[in-house]
Amino acid sequence: MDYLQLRVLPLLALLASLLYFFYFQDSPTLFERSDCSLFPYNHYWIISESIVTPRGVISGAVEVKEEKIVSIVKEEDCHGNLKRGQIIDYGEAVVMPGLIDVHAHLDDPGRTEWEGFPSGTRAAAAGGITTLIDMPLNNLPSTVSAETLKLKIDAAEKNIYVDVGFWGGLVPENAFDANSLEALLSAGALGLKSFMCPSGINDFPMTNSSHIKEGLSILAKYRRPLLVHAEIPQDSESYLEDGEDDPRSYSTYLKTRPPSWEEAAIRELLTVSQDTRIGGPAEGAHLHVVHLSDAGSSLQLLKQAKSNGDSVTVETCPHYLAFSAEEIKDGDTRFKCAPPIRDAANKERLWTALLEGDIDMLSSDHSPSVPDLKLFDEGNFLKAWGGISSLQFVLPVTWSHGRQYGVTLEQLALWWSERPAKLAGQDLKGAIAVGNHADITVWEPNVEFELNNDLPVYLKHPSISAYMGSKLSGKVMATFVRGNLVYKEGKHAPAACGAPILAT
Ligand SMILES: NC(=O)NC(NC(N)=O)C(=O)[O-]
Ligand SMILES: [Zn+2]
Ligand SMILES: [Zn+2]
Repeated sequence: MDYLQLRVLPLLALLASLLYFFYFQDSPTLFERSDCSLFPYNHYWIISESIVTPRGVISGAVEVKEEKIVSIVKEEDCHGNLKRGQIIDYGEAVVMPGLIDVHAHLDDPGRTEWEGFPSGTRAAAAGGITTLIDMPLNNLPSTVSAETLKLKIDAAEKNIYVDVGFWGGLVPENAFDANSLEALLSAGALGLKSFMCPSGINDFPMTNSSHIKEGLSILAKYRRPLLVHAEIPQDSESYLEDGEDDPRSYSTYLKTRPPSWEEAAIRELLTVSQDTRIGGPAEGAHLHVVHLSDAGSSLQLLKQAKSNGDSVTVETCPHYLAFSAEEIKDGDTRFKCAPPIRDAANKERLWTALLEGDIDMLSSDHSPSVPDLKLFDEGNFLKAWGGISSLQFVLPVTWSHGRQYGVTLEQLALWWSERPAKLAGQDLKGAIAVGNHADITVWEPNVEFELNNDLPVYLKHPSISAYMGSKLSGKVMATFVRGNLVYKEGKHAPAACGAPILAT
């Protein structure tokens, strides 16, 4: 060994240990964390000129430590103070609270050929969704008891890339069985969901207002909500004339599920929602109408209930805001859903209701199936399986269409994060605020892209999505779940480190 080597080796060793110290000092759990996150630090700053907070959009930085947001600093107050830590500078891209989708069907366990937790939550992460609440039906068996909820929790373990909570089912079988409902709620269901029309799923029969009344009285004790699919069939056969209506035409399907179905259900619901008023027998419970499509009488009735003091909210979905019945091509059963997509005038009224605050929030109602059930060859709207597949696209869809109506970033955060968090009882989620989970999505509002086969779509069956073929603006760059960078520009973290969310 010559003189030079003797001098250089210790120097190199010193350099290596210094590098090690500076690189790893912030991340003692680097090795486990590196599988959960594409950015292996547990203390860092996210910088952007457009950070959406409950106090407005600011230019500045969000400090993330472990799972939480520990500080938020405006640019003018930074003074170069951030140099000490790791920094991710997103420039002009929007930094927004991650979306919380309170209505998704991931069909796990039992019908994973339809979707499943791995593909569904990867699609969610790629779409900026950091939490989703899974519906109790389309999985097999349906989630209607503590035992069946346990099956869901087991199926989710190590298979979810975002946080996932679970609604339980309110069905005739458990509605009058307080012990069974209480066991389901004690096991962690965030609330209950029921149908006022056939759900299409054998082990998820429909409920009437007596079942719903019972359900609300139990939910009151737990202060959790009941979500209702509000349609009551009104003698549908009479809408179609023998041989006159082409089942390949969307207008035929539309005739079979008129707005009067939604109206009848909501009218019925209002007879029990009054129980949720302060001082009422179900005070503490809450009634949430899912996927409202009718912007007419149904909406007026809901407004009335709210003004009477009933604890009621309502969601609509991007497909009712993006599409209109007139545009749906013959045989294109990708667009079949219930309640149906109505005409363009109704769509306009839904936007008005959303902007004026009469619709409280948005959800995907991502409800896929296998392509075979969509009967694409036949194109029969009356026979095809219903449900829109959308999970990965809801943010760009809402933004692309909402822009024309002057939708703001704050409104997006309200409809997609803040209010859904409240519905699901998630106090630490739904806003970029100190102390909250670092659930964040970063996206570029002005970047346009086409939903074609070149785009990585993580849904199990991209071909059944009604959005394929459309052009959207608003591209998701990165998604953080409790501080883990779970998705970045077409890449997911290797491990599925989303957490199951159980009510306590
Ligand atoms: N069984 C279902 O998934 N139903 C869903 N289907 C839709 N929306 O077409 C729903 O939420 O009602
Ligand atoms: Zn429904
Ligand atoms: Zn649904």
